[in-house]
Amino acid sequence: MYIQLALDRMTVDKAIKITKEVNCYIDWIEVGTSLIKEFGIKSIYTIKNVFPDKPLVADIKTIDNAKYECELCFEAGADIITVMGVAPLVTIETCLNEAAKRKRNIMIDLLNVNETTLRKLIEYKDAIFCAHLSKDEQELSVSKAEHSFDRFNILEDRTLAIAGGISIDSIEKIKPFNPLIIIVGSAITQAADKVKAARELKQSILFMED
Ligand SMILES: O=C([C@H](O)CO)[C@H](O)[C@H](O)COP(=O)(O)O
Repeated sequence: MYIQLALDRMTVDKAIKITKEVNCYIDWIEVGTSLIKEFGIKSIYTIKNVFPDKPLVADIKTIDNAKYECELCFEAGADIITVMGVAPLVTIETCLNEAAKRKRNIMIDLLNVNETTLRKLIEYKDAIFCAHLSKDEQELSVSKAEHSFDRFNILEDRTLAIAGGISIDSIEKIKPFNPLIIIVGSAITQAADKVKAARELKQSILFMED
């Protein structure tokens, strides 16, 4: 199981500083939506240049204008871009094609996707699927303890990522879904001791996989 470090709601310099500190405990880097919105596509380019060997996910959350947004992100150095599962299928297929042309990949964010759509999306066998509890739901409505990823069971033979308030306390709960990637933002980036938080998370994953 890989840890994708989500870098959100901070400056690019701070994102680089935190990533350097926890680099040995994380596997993939996510340039968060908030960084892309606040600092632009340049944030992808800058971060990829500092960490050229780590897979970089640009969390652009494309919902339209797929070719243009894919070109921007892939040319800036992204290995994977995110597209919203609620987008028109033509948008998702364009992202898949743009990624395939460059031997890169896409992550389909399943935020607010209903079961009918989910069943259509499953056909995209090469994509990574991200079961996601949104920031707004985490902070304003749904309790993390009550939130269930059960409806994503039908994705069992697809590559799965899980995101949204993931911390060391979530590991047991998400283990049955066997995700390839867990996306962790604030549990590391907002921790008083970020290195300790990242180390403990990595150790608990390694322990679980033993
Ligand atoms: O995708 C994200 C969210 O929508 C904000 O853009 C975050 O990267 C994701 O939720 C991980 O962050 P945490 O929830 O802080 O772990």
